[in-house]
Amino acid sequence: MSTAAAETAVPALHLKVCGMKYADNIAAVAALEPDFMGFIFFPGSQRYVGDSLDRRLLESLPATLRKVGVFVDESPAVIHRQAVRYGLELAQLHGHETPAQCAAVQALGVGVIKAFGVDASFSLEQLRPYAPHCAYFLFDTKGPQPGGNGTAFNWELLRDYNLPVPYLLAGGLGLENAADLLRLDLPGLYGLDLNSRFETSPAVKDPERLRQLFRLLGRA
Ligand SMILES: O=C(O)c1ccccc1N[C@@H]1O[C@H](COP(=O)(O)O)[C@@H](O)[C@H]1O
Repeated sequence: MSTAAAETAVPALHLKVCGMKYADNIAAVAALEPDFMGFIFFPGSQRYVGDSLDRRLLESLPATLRKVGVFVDESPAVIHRQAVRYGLELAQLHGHETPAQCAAVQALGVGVIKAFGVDASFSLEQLRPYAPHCAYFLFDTKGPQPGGNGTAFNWELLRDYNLPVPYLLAGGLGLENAADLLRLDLPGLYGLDLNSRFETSPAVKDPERLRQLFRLLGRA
């Protein structure tokens, strides 16, 4: 990293790599030591894990790597079952889940990352009732798919965020916007969620491109 980049880098941004599916690729990405790894349990996604996840491999991942299941309008009972089966610490709820549904998942012992689609009409006010039931929020670009649309939103829409829940920024984050990510200075920002912009094909991440971003962020 250049001196100028080091000076502008935001300290301690946590990193989540999402949409993982295949054993070799999971191992290669885990070696980069991200903070979170996400697995998509939404059947409508190109990254849907189906029954292909290797439970023993997931068990063998370092305890410091927090495993996240991504669900869209799924029942708390199904989320809990998958969490137990794959050792998921957190559920990323990427649909129209209510605060009560988040509370139900939390009550089953699974931490909640509630995702919100952001566009110009986004209001921070809607977040308040979710706050007691969520470990993190996640802000993604509103698009035709519930997630994984590969496009960024106007991050300045988060400028007035003032809740105590830390959040992940998502939506089209890639090497293309790395310079802007390095300058990010948003209240409450906890980390970045990396997905389709780092793929060679759906659910296959390019470890080299990820490594480049990790380096830019002072993480490798
Ligand atoms: O990636 C998917 O296919 C997906 C499907 C359904 C819900 C969420 C999904 N992924 C999440 O989408 C965001 C943004 O991804 P991208 O960078 O725009 O590709 C990210 O949080 C993923 O976890």
